Amino acid sequence: MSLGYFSYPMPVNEPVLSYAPGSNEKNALKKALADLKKKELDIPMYIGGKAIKTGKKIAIHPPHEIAHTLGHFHLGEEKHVKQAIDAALKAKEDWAAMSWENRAHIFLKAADLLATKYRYQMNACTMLGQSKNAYQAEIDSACELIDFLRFNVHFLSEIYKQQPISGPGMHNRLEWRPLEGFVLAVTPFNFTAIGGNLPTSAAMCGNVVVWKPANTQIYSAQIFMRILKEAGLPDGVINLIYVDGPTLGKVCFSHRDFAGVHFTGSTGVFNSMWKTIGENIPKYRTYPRIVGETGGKDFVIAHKSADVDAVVTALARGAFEFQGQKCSAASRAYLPSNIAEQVKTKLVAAIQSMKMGSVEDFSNFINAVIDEKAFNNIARYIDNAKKDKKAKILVGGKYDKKHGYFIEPTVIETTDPKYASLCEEIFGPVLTIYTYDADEFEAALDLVDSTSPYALTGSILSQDRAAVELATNKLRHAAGNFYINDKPTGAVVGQQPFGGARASGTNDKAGSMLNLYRWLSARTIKETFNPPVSYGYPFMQES
Ligand SMILES: NC(=O)c1ccc[n+]([C@@H]2O[C@H](COP(=O)([O-])OP(=O)(O)OC[C@H]3O[C@@H](n4cnc5c(N)ncnc54)[C@H](O)[C@@H]3O)[C@@H](O)[C@H]2O)c1
Ligand SMILES: N[C@@H](CCC=O)C(=O)O
Repeated sequence: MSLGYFSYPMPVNEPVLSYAPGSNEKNALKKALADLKKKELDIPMYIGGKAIKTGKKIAIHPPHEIAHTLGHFHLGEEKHVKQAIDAALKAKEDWAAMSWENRAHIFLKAADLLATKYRYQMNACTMLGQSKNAYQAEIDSACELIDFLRFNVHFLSEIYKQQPISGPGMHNRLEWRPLEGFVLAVTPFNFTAIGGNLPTSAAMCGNVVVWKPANTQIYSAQIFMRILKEAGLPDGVINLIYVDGPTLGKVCFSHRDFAGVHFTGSTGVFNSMWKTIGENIPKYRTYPRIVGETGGKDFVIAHKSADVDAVVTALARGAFEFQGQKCSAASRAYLPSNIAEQVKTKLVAAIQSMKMGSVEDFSNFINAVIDEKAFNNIARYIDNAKKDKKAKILVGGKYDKKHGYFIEPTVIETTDPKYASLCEEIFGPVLTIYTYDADEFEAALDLVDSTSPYALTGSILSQDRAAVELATNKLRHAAGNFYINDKPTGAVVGQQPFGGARASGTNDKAGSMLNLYRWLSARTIKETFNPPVSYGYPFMQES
């Protein structure tokens, strides 16, 4: 029961801590890293609030130090997917009936726990488990996840306020119901914040959720689950399971109560999910919501008027932060012939100054890529470029997996505007450069628009306003997040709602009101105060 309209104003973004030398936060984070390194965690699944251990233990190693074991997670099987769905459906009625303010406060409390008590432990888990440096972990597993929780509470409050008008003698209202059934959240390795946001955004709306993270993100996912429990999330509202993708899909996508999937990951996996769901439509109680944010082949195009240092920085940070493993990472650059040589020279120098190694040494800008499969895939693109006459390696190109999955930040230059590494998502520290005739800017924009099937992020760097306008118009559908004089990464919740279209997903803009609508199913209720008591129209009283 709610006895008032309670207010959840727009929050401010969580401040990003600097981890400067000698700072309290740096000391606290170093301690959290050391503490985690001293123990091996035994990580259960969480089904109906219970910790489930199957005994099938899978080891977790830091990608940058594969000889070290951080702990083990307990692998589940088909019966655990069924148990998770049953636990979710059992929790559904009470959760959906809970007043909004009580639901909201669980997520606001989780945000506060994350911002204070668990901040360093969470960042340390992300650093060790996903090989993210301190700054990248801070903007992901602390700030972005805290922002997702706080801003979504505000956005949902604004949605609940949206109501229709009422004519005389009646009242109309919209009830923002949760979906009928359970929501499946399937999350990627690269952002702890995305892992936390996909299940909680749906749950906040009154839904119950089965959450399956990538195996390579379980080390940080488990701590978020423990935070939610400590914040008071009732048992069964979010059920965290570790199973392989096909097993998950087999059970969830053939279940009558499957109400929607909240996915972030590769385009291929999303396409296969969509196909299976389509084939199973007659089995479901209701049409499921299918929300997926998928791959990218994100561009930077510089105009001949661009500031050289701004282009170099946009590329160095945009392409290589977190080893290029952001769906938003710059992976193709189009340089005008008048400044191309200057940009390349400065970019090579910047990259040569980047240190690579363990996350425990805070001076390392580059750490390891996530696992051996990713390492081998990225190395294949580099090897092909080494062999190919149409390409050459400008800088980097070496890789080594003896101690960890290390790949040097690499720039490929090609003379072929349709070269494979300009078209395909690599998801690693590889940037491909193509130089265009500085006087053919409009043709270069057409090339950017037509080279890859993706449309996630992109940047234009220019000091010429007409060129900015032309690029903004011609590239309207080439990116869901378009940046002017900036790198194409680093969207902030509440500031740059995030997502792309074409092969990059359904563009439901994580961290915005648009996303939350997908987890709600409105019911319109009209109440008439003085109902008519005869069926005739006034004109029928005379012939
Ligand atoms: N657009 C965005 O907002 C965004 C954000 C982050 C990552 N990404 C994309 O994610 C990808 C990298 O992440 P990843 O390597 O974890 O992606 P992935 O597609 O390999 O895995 C994503 C999730 O899907 C699961 N999965 C894999 N196969 C499955 C199957 N057959 N059925 C059901 N689930 C299955 C994985 O276990 C994981 O939990 C890149 O393509 C990147 O561009 C996109
Ligand atoms: N929101 C992040 C990207 C998330 C995808 O991996 C950014 O804007 O860089």
